[in-house]
Amino acid sequence: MTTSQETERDGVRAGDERLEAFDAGRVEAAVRELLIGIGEDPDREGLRDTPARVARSYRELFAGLWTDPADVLGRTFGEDHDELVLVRDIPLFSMCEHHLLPFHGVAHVAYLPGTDGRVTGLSKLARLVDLYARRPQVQERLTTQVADALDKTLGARGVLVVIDCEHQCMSARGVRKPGSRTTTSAVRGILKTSASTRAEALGLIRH
Ligand SMILES: Nc1nc2c(ncn2[C@@H]2O[C@H](COP(=O)(O)OP(=O)(O)OP(=O)(O)O)[C@@H](O)[C@H]2O)c(=O)[nH]1
Ligand SMILES: [Zn+2]
Repeated sequence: MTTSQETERDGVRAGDERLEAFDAGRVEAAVRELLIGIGEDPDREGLRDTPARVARSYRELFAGLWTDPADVLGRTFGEDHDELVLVRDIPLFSMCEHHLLPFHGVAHVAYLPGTDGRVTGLSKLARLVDLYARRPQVQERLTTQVADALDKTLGARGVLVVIDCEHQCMSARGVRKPGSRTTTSAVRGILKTSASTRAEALGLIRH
């Protein structure tokens, strides 16, 4: 019998064919080339293990590519609560797909349970954010994907996702505006059609 630790790593089940998509050797070779390309010596002591370190790090940072939202939202339980559920200030780390530089900040995820009277575990909302954050991303798509998963996979009656991040591609390079933040939102179902329900959710997020 296998333990859950053996069968699951970074949310990806061993034996899952989606795991095969990650080619560590190829990532290592590319990082070695990259180091040569910037004029470095990949064989000097400090850089010798860097390609393997980056491959391990990318394996973790992009683990969301091999995970399905149904894996996260599959387990629900009956609860007599048909009103708003909000998890605020979920820290998130993602990678901008344009520059492969991090963006990080917080996500606020609110939903109204579906008519079947079932809710998901609170941690699953944070896991869902991680699942989509751990991919090459843009913030708008990340926000949309989290909202759509709750709308379609969980069958929520209403969804509101607000994400607020600082992008290192805007801080460390390029336009160089550290401290500037980007806010995106996605609204579905009742939270879209009912201004008062949406105002209640936004008020709780601001609280
Ligand atoms: N809409 C959106 N844009 C993003 C996101 N992350 C990075 N960007 C932007 O993607 C754009 C890429 O612009 P390009 O002109 O192709 O690349 P660039 O020459 O490196 O652009 P600069 O960053 O302006 O130097 C930049 O304006 C980034 O600020 C994101 O999550 N959403
Ligand atoms: Zn970027």
